[in-house]
Amino acid sequence: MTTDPCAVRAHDLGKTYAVRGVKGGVRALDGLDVTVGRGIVFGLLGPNGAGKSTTVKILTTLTRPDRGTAVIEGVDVRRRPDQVRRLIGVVAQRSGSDPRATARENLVLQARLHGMGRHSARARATELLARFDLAEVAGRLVSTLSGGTQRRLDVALGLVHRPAVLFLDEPTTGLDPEARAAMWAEIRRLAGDDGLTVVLTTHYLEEADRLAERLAIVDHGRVVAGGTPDELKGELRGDAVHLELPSGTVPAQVRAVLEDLPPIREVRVSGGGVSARADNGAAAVPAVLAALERAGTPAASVTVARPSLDDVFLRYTGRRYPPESDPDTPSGDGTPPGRETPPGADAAPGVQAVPQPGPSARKEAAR
Ligand SMILES: Nc1ncnc2c1ncn2[C@@H]1O[C@H](COP(=O)(O)OP(=O)(O)OP(=O)(O)O)[C@@H](O)[C@H]1O
Repeated sequence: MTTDPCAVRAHDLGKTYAVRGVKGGVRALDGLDVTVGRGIVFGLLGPNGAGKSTTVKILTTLTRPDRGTAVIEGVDVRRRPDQVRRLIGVVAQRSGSDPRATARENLVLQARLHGMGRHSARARATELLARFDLAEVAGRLVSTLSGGTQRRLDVALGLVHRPAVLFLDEPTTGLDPEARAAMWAEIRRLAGDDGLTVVLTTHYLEEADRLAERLAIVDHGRVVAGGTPDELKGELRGDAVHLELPSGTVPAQVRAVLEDLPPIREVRVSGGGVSARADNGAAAVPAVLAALERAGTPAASVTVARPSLDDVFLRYTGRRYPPESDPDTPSGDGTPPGRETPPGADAAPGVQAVPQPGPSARKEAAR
């Protein structure tokens, strides 16, 4: 254990993937800095392709950065990857459980792979089955469990060896709202009750807002904003005012009209509409509507809202947060077009993302 109050420190991480047909490759990280205090849920938030998974792969020793440094609990990921692997648990985007084995068998096998004896492995599995409300389904094949239950098992698998830092990559993608809320409660409990440091990547704004004590917004391979969700939103003085425009209206004309109105500031064209800020949004609306009527460019609708993380993203990147992709569609799984190597294919020598032994090895280990 280190005297460093931070569980994770990464400085100036850079990573470019070599991709056939793309000159110079695809730059995934471009000077990313991140610091995570111990015992909190920390969110890495960003749209698809922002660089979140690459950051996690570096921090979990599955790939090497081209430049920069990263330490987990004071241990350098490049110099001491074996030591780092004992300190961390990883729940990847795709489940690491074996669908043809039961929940209990998966846990026992994982414990055995971490070097526990048969008795300890069985005891740890029983403990985790109870802890994650999985005791009732312990004897069922994973393939027969609901998505939310499988995800809870994935988290339990990541905790078998009692890591200090748990990495959760998009833990609720594909879950229905009820299962998502249950997973949020579970994650909060891990940091709150168990004192674990949880590093969570997500492209859901709401998830980051509700769950993360602190977060970093990642875009184009860099952190563009960081702090608690309230701090980030609090930096945006006043209300967000958003105008939807009828088809045919030129947003730049509307922007010009708004820029001349004293209560309105930070006017931006975004997503076919126009967004701005005002100290008192509701009070500013009549003046906005009247000015647009006079200019012959009426709005289709005006909404006033307290600042959201979407507004924070807009402020730091100059564009709206992209709409959430459907995790069930093939293009929404984060696989980039033109990707030449599967995730983890460039892993550091000796690193296995998920061990996949055959059925006999599984049964033997689970015995
Ligand atoms: N193995 C790879 N080969 C080539 N390019 C890759 C590879 N992995 C990631 N990339 C590219 O690097 C960039 C960052 O990807 P990364 O997966 O880190 O982003 P992300 O924020 O995790 O996205 P998502 O939310 O979709 O998982 C993207 O442009 C992606 O296309």
